[in-house]
Amino acid sequence: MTDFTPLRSVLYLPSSNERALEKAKTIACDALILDLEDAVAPDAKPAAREAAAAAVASGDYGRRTVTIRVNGIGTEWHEADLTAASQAGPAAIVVPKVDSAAQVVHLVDMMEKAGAPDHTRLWAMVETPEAIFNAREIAAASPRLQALVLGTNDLVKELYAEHVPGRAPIVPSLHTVLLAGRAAGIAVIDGVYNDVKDADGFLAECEQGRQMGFDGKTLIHPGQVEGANAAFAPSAQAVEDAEGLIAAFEAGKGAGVVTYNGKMVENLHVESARRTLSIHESIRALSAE
Ligand SMILES: CC(C)(COP(=O)(O)OP(=O)(O)OC[C@H]1O[C@@H](n2cnc3c(N)ncnc32)[C@H](O)[C@@H]1OP(=O)(O)O)[C@@H](O)C(=O)NCCC(=O)NCCSC(=O)C[C@H](O)C(=O)O
Ligand SMILES: [Mg+2]
Repeated sequence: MTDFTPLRSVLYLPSSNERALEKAKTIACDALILDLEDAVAPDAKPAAREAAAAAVASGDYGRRTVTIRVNGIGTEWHEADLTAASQAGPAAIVVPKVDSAAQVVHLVDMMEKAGAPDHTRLWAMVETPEAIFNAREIAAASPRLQALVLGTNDLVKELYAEHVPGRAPIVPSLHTVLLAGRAAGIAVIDGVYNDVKDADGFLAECEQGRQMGFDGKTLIHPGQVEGANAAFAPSAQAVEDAEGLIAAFEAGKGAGVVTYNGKMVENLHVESARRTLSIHESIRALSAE
């Protein structure tokens, strides 16, 4: 067993949207991001801040990892958001447009001064060219940092790039953030897919994200949850292969290398297989709750 927390499906919702806050209690996503930033109009921000804190306090979201996304550093709402979110004590505070390790250290300091409980982690959004260049330092900046979250809309905007199938213009950035997150041993969550009516395009992007190594994907609509949950969970075939591979290696009784289904198996493959089984177990434990 493991303390691995599945983050296959991480659903944003505007904290100003009462209906969405209610609906989210019934959606089978692994995590929620109660947004105070882009999805909330300036006039609605103070009320949204209160609604997000009340949602966290309600305890109505069951096993879902509930987080709050505050407005960015330097905006007029940032400090009040960070203070309110720290006092509300969600599973994590998501901060957009984090550009440097120094900002991470400062954010953690502010969270602690505002009384954030130990269980409230920091998720840093990586969504600017500056952040991509600094991703390695950002990822390693604090033990409070639990995840890097891609902000692919902002990234595409900042690069003057375009959203295209396969995401060639931003693949180097995605890889850079993955490398940074893996080197620091923290989670890395892929960006959103904007076309909520394009199921095929969405599933293709989930598949690409899983193959690249992301832990899960941020989402904007309940209709995207099922696809992400399936894409970022080990398939039945993957679980069967992992079990078979481990059994074949153990049957080798200390041989450094064996074969399974005709393919070479060494200890590193066994480690990957054990990780697959551990993720599978965590997901199974979730569904049993
Ligand atoms: C995109 C939407 C505006 C579409 O909304 P709508 O037209 O209302 O969709 P539906 O009518 O199909 O909704 C069906 C029901 O589902 C509920 N709903 C919809 N979206 C959500 C949600 N995200 N969470 C919870 N519930 C949701 C509706 O209320 C309907 O319920 P019911 O009445 O019972 O039928 C909308 O989906 C939306 O607002 N999505 C989230 C947008 C958001 O949060 N954006 C900010 C994050 S994206 C971003 O900024 C990433 C990053 O920073 C970057 O740079 O990339
Ligand atoms: Mg963004």
